[in-house]
Amino acid sequence: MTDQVPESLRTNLYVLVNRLRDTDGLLAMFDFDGSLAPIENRPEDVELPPATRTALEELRGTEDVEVGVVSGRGLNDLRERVGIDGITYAGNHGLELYTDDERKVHPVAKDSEDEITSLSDELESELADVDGAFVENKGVTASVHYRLVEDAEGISAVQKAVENAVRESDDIRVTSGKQVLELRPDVEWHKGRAIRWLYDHHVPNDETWLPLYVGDDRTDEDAFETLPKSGLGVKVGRQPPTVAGYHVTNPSSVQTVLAWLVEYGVGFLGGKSLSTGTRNP
Ligand SMILES: O=P(O)(O)OC[C@H]1O[C@H](O[C@H]2O[C@H](CO)[C@@H](O)[C@H](O)[C@H]2O)[C@H](O)[C@@H](O)[C@@H]1O
Repeated sequence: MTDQVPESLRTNLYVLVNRLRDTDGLLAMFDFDGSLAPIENRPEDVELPPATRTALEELRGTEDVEVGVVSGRGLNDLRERVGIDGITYAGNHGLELYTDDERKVHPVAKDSEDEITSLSDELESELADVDGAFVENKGVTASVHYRLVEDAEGISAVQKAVENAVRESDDIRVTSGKQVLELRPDVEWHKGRAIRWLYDHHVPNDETWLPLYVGDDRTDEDAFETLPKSGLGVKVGRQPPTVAGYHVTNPSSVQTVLAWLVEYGVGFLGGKSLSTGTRNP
C-alpha cells in the first residue's frame, strides 16, 4: 500500500490515514492547471490525463465523498476539459460555480463582464507587437499570458501594458500566476471563499468532513489558507512558497495520490476497517 503513495506523502501516511478515519466524509478539491493536468505552452493544448479522469470518476462514485475542481479557467472551458458529470466545478477562481446542474455567477463579477471585454480588446491591440504575448478573455476575468515571450523586454512590455490598462479602473484588480497576469473584478471572492462555500453546501450540518485541497499556484494559497487545521493542503511543486502542510512533485504524483485514495484511502473513512469496509466498533 505504501509504495503507491508519492515519497513526500509516504512519510505522512499515518496522519493521512488517521484524518480519514476521524472524519464522516471527504470533500476532495483539486486545482486544474499544474495540479490535475501538466502545464503546456498554450492553454488550449492542455488535456486531463485519462488515468486522472478515471480516478476522479471513481472517487465521485464513492459514498460520503464529494469531488470539486477549482480553477482560474472559465467555467465552460473547465467543464469541457475535465468532462466528468456529477462533480462541482468552480471556474474563474470561484466566481462561477457549477453544482447540482446549476450555474451560479458572483453578481458583482457578472457586472464586470463588459469592462473585462473592453480591457481584453485594448490589451490585445496593445500587445499585438509583443511576440508570444496573448490575452485569454474568460468572461468575468481575463488572463494575459507571457509564457511564450522570449525576452525580458517583452515581459516588461506585458507588465506595463496591464498596469496602464487597469490604472483608471476602480473595479478591476490584477493578480499573478504562472507566467500570467490576471484581470479580476475587485471583490472579496477567491478560491478560498469558493471552497468554504462548497463545504457549507455539500457537507451535512451534523457531520464533519475532511477537506482536501491540491494546488500548485499563487491563487491556490487562498484555498490553503482557508482550510481548517485539520484539513489537508497539498502543494504541487516547490514554487511559489506555500502555507500548505503537504507536498507532492507534479501532476503525475497527484494522479498517484488519487489512485491511492480510490484504492485504499476511502476505505478508512469514518473509521471503517480497510479489509471489511465496515465501521470499527
Ligand atoms: O487555477 P488553475 O486551474 O491553475 O488555472 C490558472 C490558469 O491556468 C491557465 O494558465 C496556466 O496554464 C497554461 C496551460 O498549461 C499555461 O500555458 C499558463 O502559462 C499558465 O498560467 C489558464 O490559461 C488561465 O486562464 C488560468 O487562470
